[in-house]
Amino acid sequence: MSAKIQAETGIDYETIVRVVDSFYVRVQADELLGPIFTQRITNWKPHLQTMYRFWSSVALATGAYSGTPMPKHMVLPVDATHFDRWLELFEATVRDECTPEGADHFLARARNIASSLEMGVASYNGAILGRGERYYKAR
Ligand code: HEM
Repeated sequence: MSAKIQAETGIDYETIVRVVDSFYVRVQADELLGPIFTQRITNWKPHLQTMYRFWSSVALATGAYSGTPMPKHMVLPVDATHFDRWLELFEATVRDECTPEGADHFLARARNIASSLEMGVASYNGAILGRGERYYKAR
């Protein structure tokens, strides 16, 4: 399975390490997202290692990750604006680091997961989203 995806997308473990490293450099420098991460992650090495495993599970179907991202994201002070920025930075990263097929492969998965995490954040905050509806915190 992993070999087939690798052949079709050009994504291998080295690509994943490049994508993750480059993405979190951008995240840390971002005005909107940076503070949310740096207030919660003091030691980046274990986080990056978790993220290599996560993306190798999600993008290459290796089963290397066995965690539960939902409870960690539900409680974050975020809404659709943050998820859009996250996806914007992720898209720029994968377009820089991958083949077009590889970038599309990463992005399709990231968009699905982002949407499900956004739904989790919404319901944690008492909002039930309809199909295609986004979660905006009252401002
Ligand atoms: C609004 C956008 C997002 C923010 C602000 C955010 C923030 C964070 C933070 C602060 C952590 C560390 C949590 C902790 O260790 O307590 C984390 C972990 C993680 N995030 Fe996100 N995240 C976002 C979106 C996403 C998306 C879209 C994905 C997947 C496509 C994702 C995947 C993960 C994973 C896998 C972990 C590690 C969970 C574990 O410890 O097993 N995040 N995120």
